[in-house]
Amino acid sequence: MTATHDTTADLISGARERIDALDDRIIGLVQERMAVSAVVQEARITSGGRRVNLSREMEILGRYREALGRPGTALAMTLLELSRGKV
Ligand SMILES: O=C(O)C(=O)C[C@]1(C(=O)O)C=C[C@@H](O)C=C1
Repeated sequence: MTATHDTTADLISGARERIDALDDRIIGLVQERMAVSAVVQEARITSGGRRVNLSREMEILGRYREALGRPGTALAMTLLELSRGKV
């Protein structure tokens, strides 16, 4: 392998290590979000409410769409499904 190839391979493997570390953090944050969401849902259900609060979900979808565009909406829908199950 030439020096250029070594540099490219090193760059890619270094960047992939960073991606793996970021993905670990993202997964941890998603799990933390699920746990916090469960606290809110349980409190609402215990006090006679419903698991789902659609107006709050609309706020969340809007926030992700504003920050990330259309795929942000899909991401928020996945996060909501992970947090409260399928509706
Ligand atoms: O914010 C709430 O009221 C929640 O119950 C949390 C949460 C969420 O995971 O963001 C989950 C279910 C609701 O439908 C809306 C939002």
